[in-house]
Amino acid sequence: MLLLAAAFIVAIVLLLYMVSPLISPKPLKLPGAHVVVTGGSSGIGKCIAIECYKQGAFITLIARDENKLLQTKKEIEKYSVNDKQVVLCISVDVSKDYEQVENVLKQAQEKLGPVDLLVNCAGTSVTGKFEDIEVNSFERLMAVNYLGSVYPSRAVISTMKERRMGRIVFVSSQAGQLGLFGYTAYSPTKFALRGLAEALQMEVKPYNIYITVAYPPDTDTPGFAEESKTKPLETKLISETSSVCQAEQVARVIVKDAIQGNFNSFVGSDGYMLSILTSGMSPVTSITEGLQQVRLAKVL
Ligand SMILES: NC(=O)C1=CN([C@@H]2O[C@H](COP(=O)(O)OP(=O)(O)OC[C@H]3O[C@@H](n4cnc5c(N)ncnc54)[C@H](OP(=O)(O)O)[C@@H]3O)[C@@H](O)[C@H]2O)C=CC1
Ligand SMILES: CCCCCCCCCCCCCCCC(=O)[C@@H](N)CO
Repeated sequence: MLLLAAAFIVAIVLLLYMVSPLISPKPLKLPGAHVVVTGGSSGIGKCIAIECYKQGAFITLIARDENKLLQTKKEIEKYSVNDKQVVLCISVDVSKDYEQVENVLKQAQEKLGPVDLLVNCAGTSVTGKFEDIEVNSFERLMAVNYLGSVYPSRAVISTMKERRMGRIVFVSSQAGQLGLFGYTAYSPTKFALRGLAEALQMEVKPYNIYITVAYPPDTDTPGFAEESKTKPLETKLISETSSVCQAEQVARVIVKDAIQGNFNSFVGSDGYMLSILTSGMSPVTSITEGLQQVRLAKVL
């Protein structure tokens, strides 16, 4: 009897494994692809751009500061793998005016072709106790981190649907998986990205478009250094329970997950545990991911 039950379970698992390639998307081919990275002039975004460029992609960098953009362009171009590759720089604030964002993306697409992968990485943070954070920071962070991801995505989605292909990445944060002391202005903006991503994924999956939400831990970047200057002690102590990552490592993971079309993207063992603990009803991209959530959620 026991043997029969065991055989039954093995058969089910084998069956699930057999059908799993049917539900996971075909990997995106980066050579020759047009990749747009907002926040591509610094930190994680810059490393994502470099990673894609090394794999043969054409890059559009979007950020505000033109000098930083040009400097980054030069840095990226050192990694070219063929002489056709282009790095295009666009200076625009992704959070202010939708029309403007739509326009610059139209220009970029005229030059480098339709966007195959959009990485929404532009973002910023403010930490402090709720009562100490300036009231206008709440609005500013929501504008940059949330609307600044809505606008570029909204501007490319119709073409992606027409072409029946495309990938969009939203760079959330571990602070978008759980609320933490000091992050009352920042965390909600990163939670919002997950809501957007889940809803959008449901809409665009029939069009072969795949969404990835990345939840990086603290990562050694200019933005992180800036944040650390005013971070409350409590926040520092809590954050130290999770390690500080290198931007190159985080970027590699995000690019890999975007290529594979994985919905959840996390780094390291605490990233793994957090993703299981906070999986909720967000889409799974493989049978194993679903099984692991069911098996491990209670234990963790
Ligand atoms: N570093 C970390 O510890 C973690 C970071 N993240 C998230 O990853 C993303 C990147 O972080 P990180 O690399 O540290 O950031 P950086 O501060 O190093 O870089 C931010 C980038 O975004 C651009 N940017 C900022 N605001 C705007 C805007 N309004 N319009 C257009 N571009 C803008 C900046 O250029 P410019 O100022 O010239 O516009 C820059 O290129 C952020 O969304 C952040 O929240 C998530 C988890 C951990
Ligand atoms: C069982 C699971 C245990 C896991 C423990 C996890 C503890 C959480 C630490 C979270 C650190 C905060 C990251 C915010 C990063 C960020 O977005 C800013 N640095 C942006 O600049």
